[in-house]
Amino acid sequence: MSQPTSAPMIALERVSRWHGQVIGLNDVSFQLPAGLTALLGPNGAGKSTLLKLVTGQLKPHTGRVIAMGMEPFANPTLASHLGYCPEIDNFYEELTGREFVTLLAAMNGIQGATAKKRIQEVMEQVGMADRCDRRIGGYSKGMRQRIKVAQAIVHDPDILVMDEPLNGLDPVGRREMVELMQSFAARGKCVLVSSHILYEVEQITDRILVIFKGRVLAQGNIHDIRDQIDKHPHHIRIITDRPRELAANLIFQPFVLSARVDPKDEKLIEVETHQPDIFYGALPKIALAGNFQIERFHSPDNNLEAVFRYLVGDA
Ligand SMILES: Nc1ncnc2c1ncn2[C@@H]1O[C@H](COP(=O)(O)OP(=O)(O)OP(=O)(O)O)[C@@H](O)[C@H]1O
Repeated sequence: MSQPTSAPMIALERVSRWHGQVIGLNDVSFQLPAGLTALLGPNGAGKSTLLKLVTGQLKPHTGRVIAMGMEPFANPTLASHLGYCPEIDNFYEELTGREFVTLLAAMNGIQGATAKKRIQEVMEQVGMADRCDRRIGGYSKGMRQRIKVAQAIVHDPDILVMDEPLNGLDPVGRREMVELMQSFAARGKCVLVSSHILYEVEQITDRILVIFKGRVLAQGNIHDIRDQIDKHPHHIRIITDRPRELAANLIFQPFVLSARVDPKDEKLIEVETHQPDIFYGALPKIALAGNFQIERFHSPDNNLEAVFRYLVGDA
């Protein structure tokens, strides 16, 4: 998806923020124009800290945060231009979804008939029109997620910040939520969405900001960053009945760099490849043709931590 580019709507200039002794964000600088950007990083990377700084819930200890030309901390003028969908559920369980969103809309100055009309529109947008008059206490995780998004967009903000918004949604819900983010961005808004799942981010946008241990590691096009990741040899472990024969077969495949039987476990083969997608596609065919029993296979590299360690040069 190509996106509009324009003057920065969010800028961080050498921002650091500690939580007591722990560093949440460490000397971070970047600029974001309008459009949809994903903030990708493993658990504890500093995503929530960054999003709270952008939305003015935290004050930087050093450096400056600028959103739409203003500093967000304790800034009510800016608050009406910002929408925030938090990671945690912080609801009044006795209220209905509609009552909750009405309350938050009122805090942004939307009241009376305007509020009524707008809230109905928003409930339809997030797929809650038929359920928003039920008590939040009885909602599923996915319904709570949708109500969080409804309160974040009810005042049609210019900057929409969402902390792990796809958590708890089923595949249909995820698709609808991604479409909603994309349509927001297509209207010239700035949407910043955090996630710790690389393939999820690939389905949301091509523009990413990679964060790890409080630092921004990379910013740019996801395909360029994916290419860097793909240059890293990918390890796959296979448990099979005839490991020596299978390893001898695999080593002749053009997409395999190495295949060796583990000296400590004689049923285990360790494979290295630069093309894991091709490897996973070919393995069942190779097994069938050679009548190999594949008991199990997995990749120790499939977790994001390994990818991030590689990007920072620790791997
Ligand atoms: N209130 C707090 N008190 C102490 N440490 C904190 C606090 N909030 C965050 N941290 C620490 O700061 C670092 C960054 O946390 P942050 O929540 O920003 O990361 P994250 O990428 O959002 O992770 P997650 O997805 O697990 O929420 C972590 O080491 C975390 O333990």
